[in-house]
Amino acid sequence: MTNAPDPALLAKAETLVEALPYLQRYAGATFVVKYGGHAMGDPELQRDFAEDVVLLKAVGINPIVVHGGGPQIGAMLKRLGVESNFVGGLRVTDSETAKIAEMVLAGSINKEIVSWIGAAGGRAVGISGKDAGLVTAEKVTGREADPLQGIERHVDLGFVGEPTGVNPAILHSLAAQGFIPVVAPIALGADGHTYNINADTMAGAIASACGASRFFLLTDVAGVLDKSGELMTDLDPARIAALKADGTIKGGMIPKVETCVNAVEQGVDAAVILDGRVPHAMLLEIFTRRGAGTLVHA
Ligand SMILES: Nc1ncnc2c1ncn2[C@@H]1O[C@H](COP(=O)(O)OP(=O)(O)O)[C@@H](O)[C@H]1O
Ligand SMILES: CC(=O)N[C@@H](CCC(=O)OP(=O)(O)O)C(=O)O
Repeated sequence: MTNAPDPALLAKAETLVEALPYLQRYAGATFVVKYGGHAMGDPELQRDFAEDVVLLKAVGINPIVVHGGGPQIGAMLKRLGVESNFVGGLRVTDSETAKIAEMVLAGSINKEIVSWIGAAGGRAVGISGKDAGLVTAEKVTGREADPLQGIERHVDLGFVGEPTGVNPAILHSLAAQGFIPVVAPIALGADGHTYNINADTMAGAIASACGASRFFLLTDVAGVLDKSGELMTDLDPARIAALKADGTIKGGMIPKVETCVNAVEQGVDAAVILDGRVPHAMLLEIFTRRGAGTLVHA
C-alpha cells in the first residue's frame, strides 16, 4: 500500500485546477459557437462537440450554437438534380434552392445537433432566425469580377440574405431556463421571403447582438495559415487587412475573418477560428493555457 498518487490521475487533477481561473472568469458569460458543415462529418467528433457544449452549460457558461451545412445542402441539391453555384463564397439561391436549404438546415441538421446535445445530457432547443423574430434579413447583392472587362459587376444571388436586425430575447429566455439554443441560418425578410444566410455571417451577427464574450468558428483547417502553411495564432484587424490584400487569406476564409473583425469591433472580446477536426478543440481553447487555432482581437 502506497500513498504516491497515480501520475495519470494527478495529471487529470492538474488539468482541472488549470481550468479554475477560466471557470471563474467565464461564469455567466455567453459564448457563440459557429459549427461549420465541414466540421460535422465524423460521429466521434460530433459527440465530442456536443459534450463540449453541454460541459460549458454545466459550468455556468451560456453557449449558443449557430450551425452551417453547406456541404449537406450541396449533397441534397445534387440528389434532387438541382444545379448550384457560388459567387464570392455565397450560394446563388433561387426559390427552389431556398426551400431545400431551409429543409436541410432548419429541418435536418438543426434537429441532428439537438439530438447529439440531448445524448450528451444537455437540453437543446432548435430554432431558425425566423423564430420569435430572432433575425430579420434583406437581400444581398453579389459582386463578381468580370475577367473580360476587368471590372466588378453586380450579380443577382436570389434569396441570399444578410441580417438587418437581431432580437436576442428568445436566446436569453432559453438560456435563462437552462436550454441550449441551436440556430439555423435562415431568416425572414420584411418582404415575407425566406432568406438563406451564410452561417458565419449569421453567427457573427448573433454574437454581437447577444453581447457574447467569446465567438468560436469551428472549421476544417487549423486556423488562419500564413503563406508557408504555418498557423498564425494571433491576429488583429490591421494584420488581417494586410493578409487579405497580399492574397494570403482567400476563399472561404475571407467571410470568416471578416465576421471575426466585425464581431470584435462590435464588442465581442475575442473571436477564435478553431480546427473542428481536433477532438474537444473548444475545451482546450477555453480551459487551458495552450489555446488552439487563430485568435482575432481588437
Ligand atoms: N490563409 C488561409 N488559412 C486557412 N485557410 C484558408 C486560408 N485562405 C483560404 N483558406 C481556405 O478557407 C477554407 C475554410 O473556409 P470554408 O471552406 O468556407 O469553411 P466552413 O465550411 O467551415 O465554413 C479552408 O479549408 C481553406 O481552403
Ligand atoms: C448564402 C449561403 O451561402 N448560405 C450557406 C448556408 C450554409 C453555410 O454557410 O454552411 P457552412 O458554414 O457549412 O459553409 C449555403 O447555402 O451553403
